[in-house]
Amino acid sequence: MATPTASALLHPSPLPPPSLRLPPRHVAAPGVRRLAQPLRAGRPRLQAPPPAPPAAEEVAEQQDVTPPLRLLEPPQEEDPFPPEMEPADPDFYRIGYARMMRAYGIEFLEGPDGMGVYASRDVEPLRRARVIMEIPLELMLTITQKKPWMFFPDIIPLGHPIFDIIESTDPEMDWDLRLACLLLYAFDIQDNFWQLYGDFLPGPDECTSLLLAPKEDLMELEDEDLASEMLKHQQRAIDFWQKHWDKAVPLKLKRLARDHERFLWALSIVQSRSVNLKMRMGAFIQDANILAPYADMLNHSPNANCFLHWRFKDRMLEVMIKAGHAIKKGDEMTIDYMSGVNSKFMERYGFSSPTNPWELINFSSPAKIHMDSFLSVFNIAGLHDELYHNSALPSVETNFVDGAVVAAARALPTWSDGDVPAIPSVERKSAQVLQEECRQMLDSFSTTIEQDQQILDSDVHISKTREIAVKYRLHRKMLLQKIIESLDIYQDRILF
Ligand SMILES: C[S@@+](CC[C@H](N)C(=O)[O-])C[C@H]1O[C@@H](n2cnc3c(N)ncnc32)[C@H](O)[C@@H]1O
Repeated sequence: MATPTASALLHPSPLPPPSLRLPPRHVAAPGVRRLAQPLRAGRPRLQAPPPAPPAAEEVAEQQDVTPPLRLLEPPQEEDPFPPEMEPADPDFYRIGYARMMRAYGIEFLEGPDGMGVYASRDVEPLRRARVIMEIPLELMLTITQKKPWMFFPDIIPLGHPIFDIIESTDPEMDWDLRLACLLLYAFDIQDNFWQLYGDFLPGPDECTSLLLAPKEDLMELEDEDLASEMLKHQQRAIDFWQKHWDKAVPLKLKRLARDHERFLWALSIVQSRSVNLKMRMGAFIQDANILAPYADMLNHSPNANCFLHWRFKDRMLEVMIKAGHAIKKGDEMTIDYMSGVNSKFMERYGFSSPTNPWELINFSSPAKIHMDSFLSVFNIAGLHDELYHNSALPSVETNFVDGAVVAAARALPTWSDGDVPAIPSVERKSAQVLQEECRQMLDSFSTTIEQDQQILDSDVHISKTREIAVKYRLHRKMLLQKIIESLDIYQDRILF
């Protein structure tokens, strides 16, 4: 008889056991991520994994959305992906398909931002959202945010010390520590899906999280606040590990995280890959932190073409293409992780972007430019917090306006006074003062844009965390440079 689990006693689980399991293979020892072998010379296409998936129409009948794309791709002639992108090992699909995960019209490829999800066919823009992935609840690791806390699947046996450790945490503040404990426990259970999936997660050397960064790499950020924030996060994780593991503990607990590095790695995985979702289960609506395999391979974009949706009736997490979005074969499928400044992305996910529309620069000079004039030069509209670029209107310079110009519109000090127009000479002066402040900020860095680029291009053995730290300061400088250029264009356009 199966061991009763602690959560089952607290909250009788309404879930049936997973219906299909693969035979045990090995215990996950994340470290080297598995990609298809050999590396592509004529990339192998997505192979037909067992068992046969349901017909697209059958799936459509179960849900009120447009039928999903065909499950398996016919062999294609031209390859829309650059040769440096590598396909995932066929086992990556197989272990999920055997457990009812479904993917439609997409491929998982190792690209410039690690593994990502890419369209394997064109999709016409549709009036309704279209499903590209379905992930059953049984495959996800889930912990609710509020008490009484619950977790799914119900895997922890009553009396296991990890239960008490999770129980000792604060559900709202310590969601990441809790999920990391559950993940480490899942890795340790014979036959658990996460033992197999662990092979496809980034190992400690590939993970971009700053939780894994040595102090020297944090110094490369040239952002004292972010560096000291990350040192605090690291210390919190080490303290937690020391409190629960660094003493005489039963082997069944010890082996989950023999050293604090293992715990820090699990925490990095949780922080950078989990999502927060409202899940409806029976009468309950739960605010849950979840690790959803396969969906956790979606990279971020502020202009994401996909979103996540909880399908209540059969407890599936769906990844859907947004209504009205045209997709071309080879396009990356993305979701929007959050709207935040680069330092927030670095804190949680370990990446930044030179075109993050939410990035902020704090100007100290009293100079201001006329808000509406600046916005109209670049076809930017919307309320101040939700500025967006209207690319349908003829633009100043092809491709010049991107997220960085939207960020400039939000960050630059502006004035607005009813219908009072801007006076060109005053505007020009203000723009020049602001440009000068940008130059001073650029000068305050210890390296230039070119030197950073040189470091990234020349050091092939650079560690992941050093690379992202150098990119972070580079992205800041690229934004400052772009603001200077935007103000040049602004002066040209407003004055003549
Ligand atoms: C949810 S995972 C996505 C899958 C991931 N690329 C992988 O290789 O497993 C989040 C991680 O992907 C990377 N990532 C996601 N979006 C990115 C972006 N827009 N730019 C750079 N890296 C990104 C970061 O390393 C981040 O921590």
